Amino acid sequence: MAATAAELPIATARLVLRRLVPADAPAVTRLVNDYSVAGNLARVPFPYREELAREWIDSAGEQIDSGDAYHLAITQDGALVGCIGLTLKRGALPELGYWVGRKFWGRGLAREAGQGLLAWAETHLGITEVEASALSDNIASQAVLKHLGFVQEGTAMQPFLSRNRAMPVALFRRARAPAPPPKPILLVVACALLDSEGRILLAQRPEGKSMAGLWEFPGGKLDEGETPEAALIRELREELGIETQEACLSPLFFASHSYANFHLLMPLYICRKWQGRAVAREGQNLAWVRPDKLRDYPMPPADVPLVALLRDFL
Ligand SMILES: Nc1nc2c([nH]c(=O)n2[C@@H]2O[C@H](COP(=O)(O)OP(=O)(O)OP(=O)(O)O)[C@@H](O)[C@H]2O)c(=O)[nH]1
Repeated sequence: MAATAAELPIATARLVLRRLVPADAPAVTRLVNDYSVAGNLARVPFPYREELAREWIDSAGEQIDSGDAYHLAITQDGALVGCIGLTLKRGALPELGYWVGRKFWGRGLAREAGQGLLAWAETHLGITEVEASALSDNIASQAVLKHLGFVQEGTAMQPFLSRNRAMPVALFRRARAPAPPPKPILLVVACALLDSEGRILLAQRPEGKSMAGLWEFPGGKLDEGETPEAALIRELREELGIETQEACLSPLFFASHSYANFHLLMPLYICRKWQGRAVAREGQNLAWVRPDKLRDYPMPPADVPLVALLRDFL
């Protein structure tokens, strides 16, 4: 049995989509043996007999077990109101098909069932692209497909058993949801200044900035054309009034973290030698912190792995 069959039935706000059972044959026959339903379906003859319903229900069960197709009963309050299915095809996109009994039309049931089945297929089968077709004059079915995110891609002639002839159909396709736009990568350099007592300098982000109140390593963004080392020397001068040289900066760790609007890439240097006394030149609070106390200072999420590494390293 396909693993996914175990994930059935599918429940939506009003409906339960479940495996068809032999006892459904009379209800399926009653609802499909109606030209307003059968006439819209390519693969059922009209008139439609219960024997065909029984055969179809058997084969639907086998197909679920083999993972070839998922044809399910649409039920509301325990009663069968229609059927919906996804047929997996080699070398082609999976195909969505459905019908709803005439007396249940106009209630948005096909749409709700479609949403449930497509979401289920995405979660359990990894299916995101699906095709479907509807008779060119079946505006209601086309509206359902459009509501489900399908876009019409063309037209074709398709044989309809129920009509004993080929009919024009509109071909639809539901594409994968567009990938979110890539986030810009922001390169920020930061420094763990280590004093003679083994303490690290943290600076508190001032009010009015993003992540205000959190403690961070001194540093900042690179200016155009600047090397990371030159940027760090400049930032330490601007923020803390200290002077250091490239030879005193050693690359240590780096942070790579996705914030909502950008992806931060932040090399962290260590510096043990500088001239001058660090003072807050931009109104920020400063704290010299022993590595085992770093956890007491809330830091931006990007810094959390760095703190663990620093505690182990120092
Ligand atoms: N300097 C520093 N920045 C950090 C750390 N962790 C971290 O997520 N960041 C993020 O990296 C960016 C640093 O840029 P920045 O310091 O040049 O700029 P800012 O946000 O203070 O604003 P600004 O451009 O107005 O000066 C900020 O988005 C900041 O939140 C850290 O430990 N040190």
